[in-house]
Amino acid sequence: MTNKNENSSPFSFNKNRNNNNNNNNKPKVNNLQNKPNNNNFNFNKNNNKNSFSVVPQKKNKTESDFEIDKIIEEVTGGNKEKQGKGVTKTNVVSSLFTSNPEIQSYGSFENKNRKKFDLFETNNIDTEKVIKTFKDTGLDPLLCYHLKHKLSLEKPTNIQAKSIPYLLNQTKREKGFAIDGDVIIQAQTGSGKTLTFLLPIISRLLSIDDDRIDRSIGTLAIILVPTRELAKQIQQVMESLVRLSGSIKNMEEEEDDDDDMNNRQIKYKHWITPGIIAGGDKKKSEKARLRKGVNILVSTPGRLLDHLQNTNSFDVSQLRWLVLDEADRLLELGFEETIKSIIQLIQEKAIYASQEIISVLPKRIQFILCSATIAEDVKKLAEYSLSNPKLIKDDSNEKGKNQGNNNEEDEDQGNTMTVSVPTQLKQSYVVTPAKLRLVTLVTKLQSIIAKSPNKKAKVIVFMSCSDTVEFHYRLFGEYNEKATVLDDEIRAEEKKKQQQQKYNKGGKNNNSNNNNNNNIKQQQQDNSKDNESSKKEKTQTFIIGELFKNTPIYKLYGNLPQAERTRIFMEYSKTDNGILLCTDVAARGLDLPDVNQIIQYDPPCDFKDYIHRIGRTARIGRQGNAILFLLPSEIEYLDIMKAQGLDVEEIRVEDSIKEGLLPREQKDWDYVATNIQMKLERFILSNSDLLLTAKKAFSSFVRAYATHSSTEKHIFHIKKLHLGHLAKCFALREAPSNIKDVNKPSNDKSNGKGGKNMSSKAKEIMKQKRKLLNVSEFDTNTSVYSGPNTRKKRKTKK
Ligand SMILES: Nc1ncnc2c1ncn2[C@@H]1O[C@H](COP(=O)(O)OP(=O)(O)OP(=O)(O)O)[C@@H](O)[C@H]1O
Repeated sequence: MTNKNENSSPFSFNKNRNNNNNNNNKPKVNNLQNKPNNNNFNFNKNNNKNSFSVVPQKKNKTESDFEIDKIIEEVTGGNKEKQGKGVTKTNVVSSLFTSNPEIQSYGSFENKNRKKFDLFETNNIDTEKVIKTFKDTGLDPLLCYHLKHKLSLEKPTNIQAKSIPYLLNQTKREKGFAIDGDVIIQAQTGSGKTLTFLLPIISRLLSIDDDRIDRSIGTLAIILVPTRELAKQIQQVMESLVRLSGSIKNMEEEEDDDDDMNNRQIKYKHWITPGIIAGGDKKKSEKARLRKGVNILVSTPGRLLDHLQNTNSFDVSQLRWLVLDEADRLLELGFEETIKSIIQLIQEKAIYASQEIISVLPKRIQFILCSATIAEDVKKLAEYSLSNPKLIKDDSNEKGKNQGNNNEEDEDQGNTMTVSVPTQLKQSYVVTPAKLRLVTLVTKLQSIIAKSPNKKAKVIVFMSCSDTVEFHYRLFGEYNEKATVLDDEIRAEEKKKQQQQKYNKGGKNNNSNNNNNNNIKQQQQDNSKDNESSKKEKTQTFIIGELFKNTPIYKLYGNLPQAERTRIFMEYSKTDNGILLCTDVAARGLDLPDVNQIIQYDPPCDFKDYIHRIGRTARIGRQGNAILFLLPSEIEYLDIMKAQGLDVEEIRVEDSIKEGLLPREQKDWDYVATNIQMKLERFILSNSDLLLTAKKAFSSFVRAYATHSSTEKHIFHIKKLHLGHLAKCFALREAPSNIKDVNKPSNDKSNGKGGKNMSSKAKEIMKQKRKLLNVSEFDTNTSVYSGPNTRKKRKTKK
């Protein structure tokens, strides 16, 4: 039995195990009787990064997404012998340390020109006056008081100090030419971009001095965001900004020596009503809210377009601002058409009849586009009716890369992609062979928890698709040590019981070769029952398992039911302890307080998302860590990171795994790693439902791998995946045989012969749709593992 006093991971060796095997502190794996041959697991310190290749590839061969199935077939079927080395069809467990590709060290790299960047440093600001406080920006004094005394925000960040005066447009309004040009705001993640655009809007609404205006004036500002979580978050910020009553009272009572304030008769504009329509809610109640009047509205594109087209009482005739937060994401294919239709409709519906009444507002719809990664899209934005857009950037740490481009001209053109990463964010990477990935993740999480104060850690793990998130959530949450322990005593007892039962039924034991599975299968029923009862607890937002002891595990992906999604997001926002497993639905904009570690278990499909993912930590000047997992075949990705001027530290996989083990285990780290893997595999085998989830996850992972952007295709190519080794990431002993039987989007079927007749743009749209299916808001069915039914269908087709 397991020694319960063992003060370590559930995977620790039990040296006192009482059974007949003399060598029982070693994992009992058929072909692991001997110590793994470390020579196969080679860390080559020479820096010749171009020389390695895991699976020989024909370079430069490009194929459309429609050929993925063909490739999968080739990789799984045709080349089974070649690809499947190290994985057999029997229950023999292959070693984690044989047949791995050689890992060459790329080393750590840093950008020597990178300068320390102060978020609040305001001396180099391109404004007419020195800005040290919110008041200096020209914001309404009441709002400034509220920010300081109620929201504890002392001074503006660099990007706020730079943008707010421009967006208030005060000087020009005073001089009588209040033309509000469009604005593009680019600043690093966690630098306060939300307040950058919200504060001037609210301030200008507060300055309307006309009693005839009430909420029935309709929607004056729309903020478009790519996800519902981000919409919810912005709505909360808006609510906190317009809840001014307390501030008014205090401000009136305070004997302030500030003349401006004392002389000002404070009027609270009760009519300013923020609101949200972001799908997932009943349309009827959204319509009712719109009818009453929502003055500042935050919305996701699909739902906004729907209301613009179908809700007569949705009044945008006076609209003055359209903000695209995470603009580059919103302008990607997939959202693009919706955004174009929205712009067209609001421009059609705009009437500025009451212009004189609200003269303090922009004379026409002002577009404000925001993101940490937007510059490269600026040219494209011309298509979106932008008039003479002004690009405002923070003076980030990227001077090394773009030395000398800090002048107005370049800013206005803004055609270069510069990444802006918080200086205090510590980035690292680990190159791990596919077979060791799962163990590396588990030990990494364990070491993070162990090192955190009071063993409380807030970690986000990014994965490529919903099915892989679901699989890991269940594996980590449901893992049960008992299901993996096969002590001789228990085994003998259970065997006796089974034989008894079979003889009683007059049955025959056909599985005499499979000792382990007899025990495991017997536990399947119990586990399945447990699972059913756990599924019933639908209100549960997290799961706590044996694996990470007191650390709750959360999951977030697009096709979770909306109510569950919102609950999870809200709960995880509040907690100071938890592992969030998620897709890129959580990559953009979310301001989850105190996240101290980001793990990119699967690299993002687009480099921009690398920046946004790591940006969930180290926000507003705080410390944070981010680690990227790469396969040996993906090492070229580091060239891209290096070229962007990032500072990244190399962590060797051996060191990473050891960090998660007890000191006494570290000497035998390879055995411990194998033991961990073996137990996870046994656990999966003990639970038929989870086994199916693992297979689904495997298949979806392979399909998601094919959605990497074309510029990175040579690095992340499905042909480079060793599917036999990859199975280990899903605690499977071999690659599922039917992964090519996938549920395809219906359009795929119509072009089943490879979509030869499709234009390249149509192909790109399809690709983006697939990408969205895997990771986004609109993720309705990411399941690409068809399961037994489809398998049957395909057989009959033949
Ligand atoms: N002037 C300020 N002083 C202190 N904290 C601030 C200030 N402005 C904003 N913040 C806080 O900083 C955090 C990050 O802000 P926000 O979410 O707007 O960042 P962002 O730049 O939009 O990030 P991302 O690019 O990830 O969307 C929030 O918690 C916000 O309340």
